[in-house]
Amino acid sequence: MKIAITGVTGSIGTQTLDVLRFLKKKNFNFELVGISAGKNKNRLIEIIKEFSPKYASLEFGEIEKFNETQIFIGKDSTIKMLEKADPDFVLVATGGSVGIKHTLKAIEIAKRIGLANKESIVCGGDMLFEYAKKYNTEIIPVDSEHSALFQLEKGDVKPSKIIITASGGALRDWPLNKLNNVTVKDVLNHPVWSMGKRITIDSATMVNKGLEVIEAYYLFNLKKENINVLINRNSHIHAIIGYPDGVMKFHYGIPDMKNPIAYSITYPDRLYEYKYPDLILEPIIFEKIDYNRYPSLKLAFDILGNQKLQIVYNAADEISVQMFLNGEIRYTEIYKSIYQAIEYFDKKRIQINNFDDIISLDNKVKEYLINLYTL
Ligand SMILES: NC(=O)C1=CN([C@@H]2O[C@H](COP(=O)(O)OP(=O)(O)OC[C@H]3O[C@@H](n4cnc5c(N)ncnc54)[C@H](OP(=O)(O)O)[C@@H]3O)[C@@H](O)[C@H]2O)C=CC1
Ligand SMILES: CC(=O)[C@@H](O)[C@H](O)COP(=O)(O)O
Ligand SMILES: [Mn+2]
Repeated sequence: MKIAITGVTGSIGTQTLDVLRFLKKKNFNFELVGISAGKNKNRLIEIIKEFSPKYASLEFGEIEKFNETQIFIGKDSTIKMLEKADPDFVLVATGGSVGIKHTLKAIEIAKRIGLANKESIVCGGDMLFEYAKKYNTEIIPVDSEHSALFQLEKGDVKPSKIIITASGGALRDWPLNKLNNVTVKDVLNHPVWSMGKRITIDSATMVNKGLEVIEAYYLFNLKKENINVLINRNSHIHAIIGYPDGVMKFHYGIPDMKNPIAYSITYPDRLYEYKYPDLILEPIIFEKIDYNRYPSLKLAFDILGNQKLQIVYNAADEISVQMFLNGEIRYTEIYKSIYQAIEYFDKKRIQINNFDDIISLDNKVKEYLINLYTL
């Protein structure tokens, strides 16, 4: 199996390399033919040294040819790398809506993609799955809750209810009147997972869960009323599927992204190995969502199914999180910005007929919010 990884220098990319090291020891037959990065040149070189992929790419920065690896540089270099590498499987681990084009190219050239880039589903909606059908490419979700749902639904009737869980994020026990002054460091201190900065902040606001509700809606072709969210603080329950006969199936495991990553590569086999959780020390406890604390999640349910507003929701969050990380806005202004962008663009007559329209709207939303805060 020829494998390529986009966003190889990030959290998911790094864990994908861990999985490949493990699979290599299990004599799983693969070749890492292509890797892509954004701006982390030194990390990319380290990976090239260890794995000697035929092709690599770096979107931002300069890098010479390295050993036998041909390296593409600059705009759309990830796309060029994928075209040359011609992999059978692509793990799309790019962060942000910039990953949409990576997903589309991966769909065009590979037989299967492990899709971590949830933005592709949130913004692409049904268009993305129609595109995958046109190219006869399998999409296996890597997002932990959606991998869990994918694993649970196999071999059974259509679920009448799904539940995805949330940890509650780093600020889950902070008094609401203190949220206005939290620091970036406070928000990045996730109680369970070690992830990239944006998704960690999205976990605290529950924009991540909002994105995941949208992701589940399209991935599993669900009705809004059949999608539920509960807090499971230790993130040992990743998802639950309920059936009309009242039976519920739980996906329970130690929080570890290497499981969904490995599963997307080896499905239908399970080759990854890990220890069992301690059922005594790790009790199964759920809590309801407090929409006062997490208004972003309520907003996601309100726009669910409206592709234009889903694109706005994601883009507004992406740029607002960046502005929060830059110290330009407060934590509580992330939600306000998303809400304001949705209010503004909801009134605009914008048609989404193709993927270029998605990217164009994504850019417009980001420009709108940057102007709002800089002018
Ligand atoms: N981390 C996690 O546990 C989970 C992540 N996900 C999803 O997976 C995706 C990646 O998340 P995560 O790994 O946390 O993010 P990170 O921020 O850790 O990594 C993002 C990756 O994307 C690369 N990248 C950014 N911009 C570009 C670009 N223009 N061209 C090429 N590469 C680019 C970065 O490169 P560089 O660093 O070199 O700039 C980096 O390798 C997201 O969609 C996220 O929602 C889903 C579930 C869990
Ligand atoms: C590991 C993973 O899938 C992340 O999406 C995780 O779920 C984020 O934490 P929250 O569940 O708190 O959003
Ligand atoms: Mn998730």
